[in-house]
Amino acid sequence: MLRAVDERDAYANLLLPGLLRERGIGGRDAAFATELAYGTLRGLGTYDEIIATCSDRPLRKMDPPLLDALRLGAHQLLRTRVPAHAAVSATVDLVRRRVGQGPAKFANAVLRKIAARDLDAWLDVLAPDAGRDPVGHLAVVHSHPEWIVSALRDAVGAGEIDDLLAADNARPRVTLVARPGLAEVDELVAAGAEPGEFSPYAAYLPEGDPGDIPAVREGRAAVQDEASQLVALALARVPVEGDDRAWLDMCAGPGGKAGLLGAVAAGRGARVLGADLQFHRARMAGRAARGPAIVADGAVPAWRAGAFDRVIVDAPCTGLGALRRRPESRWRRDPASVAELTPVQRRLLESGLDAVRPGGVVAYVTCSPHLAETRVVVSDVAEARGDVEVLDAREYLPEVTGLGPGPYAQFWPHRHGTDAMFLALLRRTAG
Ligand SMILES: C[S@@+](CC[C@H](N)C(=O)[O-])C[C@H]1O[C@@H](n2cnc3c(N)ncnc32)[C@H](O)[C@@H]1O
Repeated sequence: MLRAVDERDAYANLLLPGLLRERGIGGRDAAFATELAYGTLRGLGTYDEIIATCSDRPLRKMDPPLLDALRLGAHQLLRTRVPAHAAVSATVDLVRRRVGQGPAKFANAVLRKIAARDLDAWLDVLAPDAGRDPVGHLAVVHSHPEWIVSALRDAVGAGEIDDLLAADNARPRVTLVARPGLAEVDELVAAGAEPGEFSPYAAYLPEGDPGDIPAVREGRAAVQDEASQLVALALARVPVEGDDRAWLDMCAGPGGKAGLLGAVAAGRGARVLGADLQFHRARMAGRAARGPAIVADGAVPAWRAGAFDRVIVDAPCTGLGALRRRPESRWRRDPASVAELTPVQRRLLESGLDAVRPGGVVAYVTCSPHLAETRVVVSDVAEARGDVEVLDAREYLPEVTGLGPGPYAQFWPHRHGTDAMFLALLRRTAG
């Protein structure tokens, strides 16, 4: 998996389940393999610093499979309970088989040096001084690129950045949604889940494969982060006068929020139209929402202006709020991705406001807390138009505290155990 992520930009969370199945790895072995793979990818920034110190060769001159094996070995030595001799010999064997005899000797020497200290001792030696270079310090200690540390610190504040970065490195719990009218939380609890803390439709699955649960297999329930559930529910909770039957999910694929909104809408005699730029994503959204879905560029509307009563714009974003789930993504993005995405986000929000009738509501959502993708987009667009009332999104999430200063709602992994989803609720006024 490490090689696939490096060589062909594979997504770990999409690739790993197939690899485990193909090799017949299940149960505790699968959990261990997942922890090794994800942990190595998350910790890569820290491990590379340590490997560089223990090697007389610069990392960029190392054969990539050898470097990946060293990272995997470093992870076992520094963050797992695998005995040091086993971590070293398993890694050296791997290098011997996959890379060669000479590199195996080299790996043996590097790993023995790494094993000479525990992680805290290495961090004491290698991390820049926290007083002089706080961002550099956090970047090495929590294995995040410096630009992400800075962006997240701007969003969460200096007081909580340490906890947030630590939460990004913890394994996220598996959360299920019981789609209302189709499944009950009780049904998921009977299958081994525990009721969720915030969303009335959420349940946590402490172990086991969600695909083994009949309601999930049948699409009546699904895997969905609790904050994703709540931002969709908040949109459905805002009172709207008059007609309330036409809802639009403008960036619907693969259908997580559309699935929940579709179920809520069905209970009220309303319908959700799903739209996505990509065909297969639109199709998945239609299936999840049990309703119509079209392939469309949300910024070039395929619908009449003012045609909808509720619109959700779950905009494409950097995903900096979901780093727990996509262990490799922090190393793939760079600040240029923010600059590329924000104009698209603005256009989509503009278009969402055009698509909703006066009196209707738009939810603008990102799974990134980056200020440029969240507050700045919303306030720029709202200020430039004369027909937008910014609602206090927190009022529609009364079961959750700690959502920030408002009027937006910002979830956090370290506070809520969810992804760092951002929600703005905007009512279109007569203008
Ligand atoms: C954050 S994801 C949406 C996740 C989805 N709402 C869910 O809950 O499962 C963003 C989606 O926007 C789609 N997208 C990107 N640009 C778009 C555009 N201009 N118009 C419509 N969809 C777009 C992407 O294909 C992607 O599926």
